[in-house]
Amino acid sequence: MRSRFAGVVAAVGLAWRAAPGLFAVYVPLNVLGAVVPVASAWLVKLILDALLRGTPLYPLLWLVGILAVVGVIAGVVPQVMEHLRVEADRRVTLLSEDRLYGATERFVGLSRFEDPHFQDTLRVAQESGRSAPSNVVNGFVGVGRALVTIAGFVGSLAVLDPLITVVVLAAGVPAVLAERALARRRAAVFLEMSPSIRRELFYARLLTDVRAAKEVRLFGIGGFFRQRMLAERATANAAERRVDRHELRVQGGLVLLSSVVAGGGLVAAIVAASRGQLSVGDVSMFVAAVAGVQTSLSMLVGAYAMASRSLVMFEHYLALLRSDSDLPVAASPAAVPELSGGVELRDVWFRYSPAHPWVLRGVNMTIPAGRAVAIVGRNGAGKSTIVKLLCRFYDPTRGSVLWDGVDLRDMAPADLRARIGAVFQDFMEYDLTAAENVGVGDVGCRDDRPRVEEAARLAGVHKTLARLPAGYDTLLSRTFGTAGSASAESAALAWLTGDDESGVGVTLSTGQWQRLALARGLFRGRRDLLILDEPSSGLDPEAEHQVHETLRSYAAGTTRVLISHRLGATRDADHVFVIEDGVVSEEGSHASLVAAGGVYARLFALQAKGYQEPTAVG
Ligand SMILES: Nc1ncnc2c1ncn2[C@@H]1O[C@H](COP(=O)(O)OP(=O)(O)OP(=O)(O)O)[C@@H](O)[C@H]1O
Repeated sequence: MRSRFAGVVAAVGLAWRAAPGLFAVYVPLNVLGAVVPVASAWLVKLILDALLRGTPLYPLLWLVGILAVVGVIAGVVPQVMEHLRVEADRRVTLLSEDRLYGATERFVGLSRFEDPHFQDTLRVAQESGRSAPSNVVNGFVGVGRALVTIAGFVGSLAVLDPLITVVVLAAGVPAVLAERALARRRAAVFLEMSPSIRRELFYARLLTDVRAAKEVRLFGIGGFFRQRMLAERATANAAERRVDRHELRVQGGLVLLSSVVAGGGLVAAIVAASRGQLSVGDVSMFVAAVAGVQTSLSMLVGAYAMASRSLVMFEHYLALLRSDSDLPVAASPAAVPELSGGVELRDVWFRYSPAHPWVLRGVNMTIPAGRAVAIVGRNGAGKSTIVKLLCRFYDPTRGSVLWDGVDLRDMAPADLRARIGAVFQDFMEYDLTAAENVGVGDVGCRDDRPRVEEAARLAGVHKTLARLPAGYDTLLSRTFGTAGSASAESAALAWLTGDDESGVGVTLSTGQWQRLALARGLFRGRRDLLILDEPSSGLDPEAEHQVHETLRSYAAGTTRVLISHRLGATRDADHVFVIEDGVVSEEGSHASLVAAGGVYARLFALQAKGYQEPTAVG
């Protein structure tokens, strides 16, 4: 109950902060809108009674004039309110989305994003963040408005017949309770269906994703994915259908109840009028009051249902906003000094969660400042996991990672990351211009074109980018049209008629994208620690050679960690670590490891042999 109240306060606070002026007008207008029906019912009663009493025309015309003004207000107020509501909704959505996505940035690690439960909460929060705060506020304003109207009519009815007043009011109680239960049930089903809907979206995206298109067509698995997508939709539909049917039964019963009460009230009023206990004006007031209370009760129930349904959703939004960071952040973090000693993994044990197997089982590794270190090992040995621990995307389950002797957990993650440059194995291909794709490596300097071009040159991709249709300003995307292309409408028309040439997205080859990712890493400038996780896996041999030459001269003196399966690239490292079975199984210089004749020597010999073996022709 307390959390519900806190939810209402939070929604009102958010709405007020987003659009204070609008709400300052919107709420009083609702009160005005609420009293208008009561005022017109009274005016009609007074006019009818005055007519039957034979009141002179002049005072009667006054009443009619006031009734006309009330009628105009009744017509205009809802229009203005609707306009204000829509505008307020826009502003509230803007602020609530800003807060939501601001909150997701506060999760400094990666684990939350890999947690399916978190993904479900996120999806509900994304949906509710758009509309829930406005719906909660509008719902409760609607409830308040209905209550004001009901109070006005109940007061009027009570003057005429207290018993009928009690019956009409009592008939509203089950409706309120039933709608409350329905709202909860609908919200629960929505949450229960969340995983299904997420999977449905996943399959739907696969069917249209350009990256999946090749395999989907070659393997002929479109039908397979479509069936799965439809099965997920059918599951969600079945659950929603059950709720719809239940709602239909409950609401049907409520309508029946309110009709019986309204009919009963009318009969009672006519009987009383025939006995001379009520005037004609009283009967008209009676009819208007019964109808007004019924309408307001159903408005109240509807508004309450909307508010409480949105409140349940909004609580997920609030839970996400208020959830702690996924990694503990030191209250008074230590400064991150320029790396002078080195980075050390000390007896590091790591698994992704208690349900996952151990990946690292006591890794000890020192990366001395200013030296180049290579990490090699089989697929799945844990090399990229070490990179993620160095960037503090996760904390070691046991042991520690030390930066010049200071535990990474004692530092602010943003300060640490500001000292790190990286090219990840699963680098991003941003739907941005070529220049921006490089520039986001150091986002504050993204407009420094000479530096952008210099980084691209170092990564060997300058010529490719310069030759694009709009050079560095070319949008690299298949999702959005090219920069400066026609409007969406005319582009769609051109596509339909087959005349579409402008909307063809420009994109790069895998190796070119990889060079672009490298340029992004280099654009970051000389950071204290440069991490290169398979930076050249997609490059042709010549390009790979060039990249490693460039890195050797460009990054000389920078602390470097290189991960590569190509042992030709790692032979220049000052120190090589071999990871096997979760520990460092061998370490030393390339030459000493080859001489030792262990795993590294065997892998190196295998690769070298592969290059030397004569190719059988014919
Ligand atoms: N986010 C994750 N959640 C759970 N397990 C993971 C996650 N990322 C990696 N793993 C597991 O951790 C192990 C080590 O993965 P990692 O990516 O570090 O290996 P790697 O040595 O870099 O492999 P490769 O040479 O193939 O790139 C693998 O068994 C992998 O399945």
